[in-house]
Amino acid sequence: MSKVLVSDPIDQAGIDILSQVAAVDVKTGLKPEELVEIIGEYDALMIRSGTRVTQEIIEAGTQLKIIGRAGVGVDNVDVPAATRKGIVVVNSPEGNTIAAAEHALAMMLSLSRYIPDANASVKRGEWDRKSFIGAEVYKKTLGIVGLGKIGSHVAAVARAMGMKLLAFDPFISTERAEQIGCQLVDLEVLIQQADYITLHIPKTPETTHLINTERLAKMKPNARIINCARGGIIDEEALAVALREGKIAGAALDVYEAEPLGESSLKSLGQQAILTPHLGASTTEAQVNVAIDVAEQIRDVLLGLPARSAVNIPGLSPNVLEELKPYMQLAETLGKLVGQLAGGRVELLNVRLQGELATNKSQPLVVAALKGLLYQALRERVNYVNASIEAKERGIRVIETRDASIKDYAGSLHLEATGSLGTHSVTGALLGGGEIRLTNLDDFPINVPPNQHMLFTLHRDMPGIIGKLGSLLGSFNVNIASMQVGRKIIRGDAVMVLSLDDPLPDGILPEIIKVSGIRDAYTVTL
Ligand SMILES: NC(=O)c1ccc[n+]([C@@H]2O[C@H](COP(=O)([O-])OP(=O)(O)OC[C@H]3O[C@@H](n4cnc5c(N)ncnc54)[C@H](O)[C@@H]3O)[C@@H](O)[C@H]2O)c1
Ligand SMILES: O=C(O)[C@H](O)COP(=O)(O)O
Repeated sequence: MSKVLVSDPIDQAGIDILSQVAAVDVKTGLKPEELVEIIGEYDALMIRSGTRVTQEIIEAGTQLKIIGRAGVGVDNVDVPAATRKGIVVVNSPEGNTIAAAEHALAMMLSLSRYIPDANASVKRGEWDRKSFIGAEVYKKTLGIVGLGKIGSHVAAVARAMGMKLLAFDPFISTERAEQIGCQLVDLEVLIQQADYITLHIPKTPETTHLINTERLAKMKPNARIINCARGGIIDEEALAVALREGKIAGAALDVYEAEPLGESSLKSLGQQAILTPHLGASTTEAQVNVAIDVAEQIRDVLLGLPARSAVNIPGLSPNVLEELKPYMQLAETLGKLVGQLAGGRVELLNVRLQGELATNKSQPLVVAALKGLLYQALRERVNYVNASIEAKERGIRVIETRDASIKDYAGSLHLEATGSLGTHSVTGALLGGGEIRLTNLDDFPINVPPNQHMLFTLHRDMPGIIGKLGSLLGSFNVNIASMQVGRKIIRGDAVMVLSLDDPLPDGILPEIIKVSGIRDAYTVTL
């Protein structure tokens, strides 16, 4: 059974899903060296922002297949190191969007009305109504930096509160910004005109210290800034100075350059600063969402299926993925089969996407076919993340074609591989119930389900040959589960496809080829 380590607190709903397919250990608060020591036992690691998954941890995770981040930001994971090792990294891009947006809005209103300090004063026994004269957000200008999922929701709510919206996001169109009710402007214009600035961007080399001494100096003296995105986008030291000197009116931070926040001049500031301990995603609803979203992906990957929100493989929208999921298994099975028929060193793989699969959306099926093809060489080390890189490094040329006119089945896949045993081809489709059928082998029509142990022969269609082969297998104690002959003409060339209950013992293939009429024989393990 697979093993999953959960190293940050996640909702029980996620643990329940993981437990369907794996033994789950929840061990939070591990030191990095403790994690390095135990990670080798686990097939999957589920985290939030509390665990730093460094290269050292990834190297020690010799069984790791997937790292699941129950949240959005994967800046605490060394994603390139995971990709090099073929480990899928998944996240939950939307599970905590509303929670984070509402936290930013709560911060904006709290800053405006001094709610945290007013609350503390009442609890101290005071009744001070003069020290907490706030400001209204109505008709004020909100500058949103980053108009993605969270930024857009903040915009929608702020607009309803009567705010004027400016946005800076170099990656979205003016039309999209207008749809959301924002005027797209340069960062410098936003900085100078906004009464409130809220950050909703990832932390990248370009966004690190985006808000620095110079930009703080250009803000309005009544400006208030909110960072519920990532620590380090604001230079914390510069911010503390700007607040202390009254260059801006307030700041609310949920995220910090180093977490947990240690010694910091921000802590000695008064009511103009609000600090929360990375609570943006901390709602019951968001924690259930992200735990389910990521646990389902871990479960799928452990079952050999693709993940819907992998950050290090080409993204698939959930709709496309839902349509393709059954075909991924077909593509992988055909890849495994044709790879073994063609022999170890495959140089060329032709993948033809047929019928309704003949669309651009089906490209992941080519990756799945490669994964199957490389399985014999790489076993569990090959996956959807590294299959294309591994194929390229092995010099396997991949040709992808589409033919919508082939309509024997709704959608079918034809794979042809050239390797050390020559060129072989196989076609497969799905039946109504989603079962896989092999429908053609080396241009001979067949109709068989795949089986773990299979034997294929090329022979002359003539009386007695099936009996002879049956006796030979019987003498080696191999039980035949099913057998089918595919031929184009009576008494011409034909293929025999046998599903076996046991693997073929060593040394039997040369004996099979000696049977009169059999030209070649191949054994395959799926
Ligand atoms: N505090 C929390 O607990 C919490 C919770 C959820 C998300 N987050 C963080 O919030 C941030 C936003 O998340 P999201 O889900 O909205 O992401 P998103 O990917 O939907 O949106 C990010 C937006 O930033 C824009 N962007 C990228 N680089 C930029 C740059 N240099 N200047 C301006 N815009 C830029 C992108 O075009 C995109 O529109 C992320 O950093 C995420 O990690 C924090
Ligand atoms: O990127 C995120 O999803 C947020 O920062 C939430 O982090 P958390 O899961 O540690 O609360």
